[in-house]
Amino acid sequence: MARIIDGKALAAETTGKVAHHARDLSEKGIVPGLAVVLVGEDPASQVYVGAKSKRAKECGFHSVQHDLAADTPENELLELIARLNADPAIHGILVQLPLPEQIDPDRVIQAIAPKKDVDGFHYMNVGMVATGSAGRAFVPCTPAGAMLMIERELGSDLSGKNAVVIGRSNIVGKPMASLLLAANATVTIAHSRTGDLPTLARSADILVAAVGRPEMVRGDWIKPGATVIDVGINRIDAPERGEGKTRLVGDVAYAEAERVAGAITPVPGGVGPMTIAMLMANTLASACRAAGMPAPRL
Ligand SMILES: Nc1nc2c(c(=O)[nH]1)N[C@@H](CN(C=O)c1ccc(C(=O)N[C@@H](CCC(=O)O)C(=O)O)cc1)CN2
Repeated sequence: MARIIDGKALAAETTGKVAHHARDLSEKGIVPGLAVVLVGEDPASQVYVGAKSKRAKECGFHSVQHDLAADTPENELLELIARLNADPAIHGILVQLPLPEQIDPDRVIQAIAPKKDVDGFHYMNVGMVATGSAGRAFVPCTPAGAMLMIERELGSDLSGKNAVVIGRSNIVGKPMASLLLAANATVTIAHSRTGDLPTLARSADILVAAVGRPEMVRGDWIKPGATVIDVGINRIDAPERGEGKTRLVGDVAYAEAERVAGAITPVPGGVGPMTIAMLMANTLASACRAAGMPAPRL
């Protein structure tokens, strides 16, 4: 049976280290500040934003949350971002996605000052990660968390390892591939138009699934002993739990995969919790950089 890579435990450890460094910083008069912005009432987004604000307070950060109505015009959101860009008490700005349809997410993301873009979605940060300068950039939180899990499992030099990333999103698939490449893995990005995905997946020593399709990756797609990182969070019907009940599953058929893989992340409790932990790490790094200090290695 595969080792389970416990995202909850690693997230708690990482957040603990962030809180420790934040205490040291506050003794120097620097308090990391995080502003999270939610537009609308999407229930999942409300939960994630609430968790981010709460975790920031637990880390000892200055934490502010802006809840805007679902019909907020784009220019109002852009004005808020301009105010947060200019606020010296704020080191990190995050606008929760998805946004309502009257707002262009790209225009909003590009309006955030790159040095406060703790989500790592601004072109400047995307470019630095893509060119192998992740140390100076903000790495998007989900791939950063997945990478920390891989590092813990396999070490930081992935020379000789084949990595297959299934999914080519800007937020997960592409940055994940850049990070694996920077760690010397041989990387292939697969997607919906890839031919014979099971055979390609079976070549992977490291298999990252980020497609958003429940349990698409089956046990016989996995190379024995591979490290499997499941980024998918899919809510599916669970009639066995009662009428109208649902449950969360990843992009990997976990019960099949854990019999073949060497190590695997569960869903829930895998990559998901790491997303918020890495947001705290990015906010701490931003406060350190603003004070002319190097970001601590966590
Ligand atoms: N501005 C951003 N928007 C979104 C991001 C992001 O990184 N920045 N990512 C996702 C949502 N997300 C954080 O925002 C997120 C998703 C899931 C989890 C998590 O811990 N999931 C749990 C299960 C939670 C549940 O029961 O539903 C798990 O996997 O164990 C944390 C954060 C989209 N938007």
